[in-house]
Amino acid sequence: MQKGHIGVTTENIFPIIKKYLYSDHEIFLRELVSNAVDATQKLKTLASVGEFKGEMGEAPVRVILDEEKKTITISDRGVGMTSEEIDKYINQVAFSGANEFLEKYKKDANAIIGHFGLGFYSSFMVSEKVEIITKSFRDGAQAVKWSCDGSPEYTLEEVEKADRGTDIILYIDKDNEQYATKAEIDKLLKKYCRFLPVEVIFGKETEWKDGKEEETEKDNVVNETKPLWTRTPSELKDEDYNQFYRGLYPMADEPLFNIHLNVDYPFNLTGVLYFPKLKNNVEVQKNKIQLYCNQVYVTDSVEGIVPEFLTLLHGVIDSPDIPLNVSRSYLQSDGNVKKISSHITKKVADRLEEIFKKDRDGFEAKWDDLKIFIEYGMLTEEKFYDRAKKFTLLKNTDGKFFTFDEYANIIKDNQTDKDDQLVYLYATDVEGQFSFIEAAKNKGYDVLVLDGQLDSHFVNHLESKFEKSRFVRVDSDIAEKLIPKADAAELKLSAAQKQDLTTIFSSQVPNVDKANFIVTFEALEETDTPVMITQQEFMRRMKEMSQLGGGPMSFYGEMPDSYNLVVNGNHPLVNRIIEEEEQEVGEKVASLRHKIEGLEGKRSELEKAKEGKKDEEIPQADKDEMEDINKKLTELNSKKDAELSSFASSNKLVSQLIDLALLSNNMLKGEALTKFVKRSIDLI
Ligand SMILES: Nc1ncnc2c1ncn2[C@@H]1O[C@H](COP(=O)(O)OP(=O)(O)OP(=O)(O)O)[C@@H](O)[C@H]1O
Repeated sequence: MQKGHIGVTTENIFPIIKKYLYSDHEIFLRELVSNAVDATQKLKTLASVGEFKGEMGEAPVRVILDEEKKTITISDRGVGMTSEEIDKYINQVAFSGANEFLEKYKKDANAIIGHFGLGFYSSFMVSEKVEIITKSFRDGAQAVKWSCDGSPEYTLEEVEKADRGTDIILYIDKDNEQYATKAEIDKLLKKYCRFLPVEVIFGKETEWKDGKEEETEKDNVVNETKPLWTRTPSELKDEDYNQFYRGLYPMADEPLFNIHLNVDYPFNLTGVLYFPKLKNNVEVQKNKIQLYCNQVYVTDSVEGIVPEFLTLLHGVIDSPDIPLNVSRSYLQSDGNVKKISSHITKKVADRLEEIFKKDRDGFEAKWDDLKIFIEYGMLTEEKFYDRAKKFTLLKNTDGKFFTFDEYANIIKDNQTDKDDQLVYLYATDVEGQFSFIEAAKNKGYDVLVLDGQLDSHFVNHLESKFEKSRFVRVDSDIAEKLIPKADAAELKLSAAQKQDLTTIFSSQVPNVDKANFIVTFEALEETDTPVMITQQEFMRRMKEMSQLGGGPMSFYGEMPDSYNLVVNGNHPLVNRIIEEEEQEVGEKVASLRHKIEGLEGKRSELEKAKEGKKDEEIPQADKDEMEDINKKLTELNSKKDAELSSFASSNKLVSQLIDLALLSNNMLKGEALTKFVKRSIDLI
């Protein structure tokens, strides 16, 4: 028997392995099973080139658990090793990896918490002793047994072994006994070995018999050796893709689309990505993309490898070229990884374009679900925007879909304003903004539906991309002014009438959601709505974005909503209110106004006299008079306001017009709604 000292320069690697790879203990099984798979595949390759002439036979990898002895054996019928090879690959070479590991560890402790490929030696994370019993495939090879108890000493001796291949026997230590259970091994094999290219067998299949689960004679194969992404797309049907998806994410709905990736230049990458059907909230995104390296599961945190927006997708990416055994920060700065990321972006865009061209109806049917991915992509990836602008759709309130170009063409004649800007009208709530949509349509305008989670950001983004264009929400102004075409017609109200109507209306607006209402006047047609409510586009958008994103915009989120109560000064009903006002309180108001105007005249004379003078130069008498006038003015004004508002509160027309405006804006709620109902009943 040969005894030796493993070639480690540092006293003892094992305590370090145990301590620092703590969080990743479970990867030992992945490492050993994939070594066994590699050894088997190597032999298959040798057989195919004629270097191995013996029988290949069945060569599955077996994982065998002895729960009593607390051992796990990983057994293969691959190339095996001679004692020289053990020396070279296990005693020496493996530790060049370990040395590298130590180097890294000295520099950056984080670099090792992650997946650092310790390969075979990761077995010591969970074992007090490890044995290798192996026999090379070469004719006449002598089987050997290597044994090591976690100290740098090992033994190597000749043994009898009937078959070629390698058995790795782990004597699981006390702290890690949970790994020596069937359930745990089942779990780990399912997680890491599910798609390995060589059959992996663990125990026997079971079946239900007489209400009990019983073992059958049949080997339990834990993996699918030819997973879908390794197969040729042309031989696969939609159902195959869907079935594979269900296997990966049993709880998810059917996906919308899949994208089969197959790249061999400038790097190797295969995989299948799915656009999932999202349930309302993007946050609830539990199913992640899984990353594989030659069919060995590595991780499901793919940030930095796939473009950010694609982390919303599901599926599998497999690449031997992604340096997996390094830390995340390294990955993110790696040039190869960046290339992969931009390549995936391109592929995804190409595939979407292809589907769009081939089956536009199908694409449109899925648009509502798909749109969030595409918008997110366009918002976050310039390159994706450039590709996606060809097939991104805009939907109008009639449920019709248009590409950007198609839509611009359709609206350009009727929706270009006097400054030659193209105005895109949109609604965020088709029901709630119904009356505005109707009003816009009556003017021959088209209205888009932009009611998605990201749409307020998206609208801003499009505005910055589209030339000479702006987006205007359909309720941000009266239809006549949504797209200003020529200078507005004149208003037939006098200044005094406007003043009185302002008081009349603002005194009657109920308190809705603490909103501010500012009364404004428009000269519209007699047939247009007498009173309506609009909200300024800019303010509203800022508020919406602050709710979504926070940041510098959050200031807007704090502000109360501010609306315009737009009074159509040319409407007969509005004129009727003026007539009734003049009849009922006209004299009183006129005489108050007369007094007010007189005092205001006086005040402005005094102010003129004050001009250019310092405070001490102004005679005290003037100051006193000014104070007196101001006091009187306040009194008279509030008298006038009181007259007008008492008129307004007894005038049914005023409250009805306000109610109707609130109602068509979906703003009648709570107490205001109850009052409205009562008043309507009174009318009947
Ligand atoms: N089951 C096995 N059969 C034959 N040779 C093996 C087996 N397991 C390990 N080896 C040999 O030992 C070497 C070292 O294995 P180890 O797992 O430490 O590193 P690796 O597989 O080369 O790289 P990685 O760090 O990616 O796992 C392998 O390259 C292989 O030559």
